[in-house]
Amino acid sequence: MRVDEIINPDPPRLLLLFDAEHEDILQIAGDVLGEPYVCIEAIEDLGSHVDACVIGICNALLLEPGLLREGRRSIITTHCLDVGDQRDEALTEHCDYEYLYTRSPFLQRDLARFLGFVLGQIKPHDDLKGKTRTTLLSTTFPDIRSALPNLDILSVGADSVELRVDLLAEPGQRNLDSRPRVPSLKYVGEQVMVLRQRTELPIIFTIRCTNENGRFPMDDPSLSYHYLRKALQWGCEYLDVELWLPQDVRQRLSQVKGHSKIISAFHDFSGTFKWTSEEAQELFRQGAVYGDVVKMIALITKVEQNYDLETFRSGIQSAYTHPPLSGLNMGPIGQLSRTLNTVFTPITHPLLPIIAAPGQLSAAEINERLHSMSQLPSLELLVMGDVRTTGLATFFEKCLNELSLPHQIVSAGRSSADAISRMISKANFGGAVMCPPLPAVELRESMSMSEAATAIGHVDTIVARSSKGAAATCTADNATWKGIRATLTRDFVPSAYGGRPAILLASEESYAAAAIFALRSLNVETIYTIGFKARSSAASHMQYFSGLDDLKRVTPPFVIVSALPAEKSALVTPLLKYYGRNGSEDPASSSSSTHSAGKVFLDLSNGLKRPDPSRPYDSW
Ligand SMILES: O=C1C[C@@](O)(C(=O)O)C[C@@H](O)[C@@H]1O
Repeated sequence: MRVDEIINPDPPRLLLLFDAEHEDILQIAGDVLGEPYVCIEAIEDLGSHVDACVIGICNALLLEPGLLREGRRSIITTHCLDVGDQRDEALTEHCDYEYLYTRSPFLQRDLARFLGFVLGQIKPHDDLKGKTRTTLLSTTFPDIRSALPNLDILSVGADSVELRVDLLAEPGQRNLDSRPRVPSLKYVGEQVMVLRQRTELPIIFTIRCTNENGRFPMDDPSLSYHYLRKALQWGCEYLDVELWLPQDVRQRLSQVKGHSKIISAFHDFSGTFKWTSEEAQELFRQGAVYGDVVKMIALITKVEQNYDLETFRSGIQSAYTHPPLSGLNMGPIGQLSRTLNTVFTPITHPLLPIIAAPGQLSAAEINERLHSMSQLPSLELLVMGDVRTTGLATFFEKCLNELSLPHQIVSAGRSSADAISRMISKANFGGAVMCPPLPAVELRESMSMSEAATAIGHVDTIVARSSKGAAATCTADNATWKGIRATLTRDFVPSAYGGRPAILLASEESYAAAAIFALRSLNVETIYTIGFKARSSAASHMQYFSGLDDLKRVTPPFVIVSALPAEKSALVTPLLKYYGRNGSEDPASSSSSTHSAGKVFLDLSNGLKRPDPSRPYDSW
């Protein structure tokens, strides 16, 4: 990301509806957005608060829902499902979104994800478009809650999680008879909520129909529309929209899709589908009309049909730059195509109750096959530095094992530019991480440098892109700032930081450089520094604080970041006390982020901290 690639600067304009006794969701939304909110008593008062970013009103006071639209705001109805379900379909019809929540786990984090996405500030599709291969985990549980204990392990190697809504079954309806039953919207909404609370991966909402190996009925397309429209209201990142649905249904969905993306889906089970036919071309063109991704899948009986698909794929790729094609063959013979497909390849996992389609493979199986076909060479991944304390090498080993990746971890005790220069000339060099990072100047001669690494002046990652047989093309990068940004935006949407002051503590500028880059990517206003004077190119956005008097002169910051070393981390305590709000911070833990009333404190120190004698160590 470029530091000048600033998120949508327009402040949000929201109207939030809540159930009686759940007004506190308004305050949590205000915190997440970093904006003040107004609560009104009658919908007619909307016009009196045109400048307010967030306006709330209790559902019980909504006598005329038809007036909701008059405020020209995004309308989000919210329902807490902890006690007494007060969902009201008729009212939700008048809303853009429906946010379903429970108080635990992590309500603020969940709301930040939801609002960040529906406001267009978090764009998972943009991230996935940049990857060379993407996958979707096809979950097949009747109740997604059964997946939760294993969800982390199930989703290793997955870029998205597909909720097969047609395979869901409400407890009372299971095994009554073999007739397909559509799970109720109440049940499905809850399932989406539970899944979203437990995974950071984007959710694909799929109602696979009976003709295409699913259970969703086909006799009433308006029912399909209704379910898919609800998925948009629930903030699902992707909708699987089958191509057989009437054109007006697909068109209407695309008109109301907001920031969600549509995967146009076509399955052929006849066994006679021809990838070489004009029909196949036409199906792609039709899917491309409303699809951000076009998925075409056929059951095959002859191995040649895989070769035909590859010819089709490369023809489509050279004729159209958009949308990407996810093309697969089903059945055991089609597994070759599941290996070669690179866009949203469906994957299964041994811990899933059933496979979602004939011939589906796990991520590990796909990697093994790619390796045996010489499409995935064994690489050496260099981990430099104190790998035992950081646990990095062990973590990488576990991921490699879980995904059956053929790579080797090579550990080196110390980060050194010489060792890197030796490694990068090898044809099997797969990249490196170093902890602590190396000064960028030491690597500038040997490889290209990302904008972040140049600005921060430190390299902690080397990205290697291999080009068959030859030595890989390497780019020196800095990933630390991404981690800082991700932590800062876990409980707050990115725009919450925009135009707000920040305080940054460090004993020298170089230790704070990644945090400066992250804060600037969030468009913070001035960064006040304590402990160092900025001299880098970012200095024009920074001001040095020499004492308490300086603090008194400026608006309280939205965020304080401490890049002090662990043994000095207690030095931040007086500052936190000065801004003296409630909150708690465990000085013995490693990096942590706490917040109170919309303010954030991020401690980047690593390792055991010296406790402050004046405990309790209260954050602000
Ligand atoms: O469309 C697809 C692909 C799929 O049918 C497969 O063949 O793996 C599995 C489905 O769950 C998914 O929606």
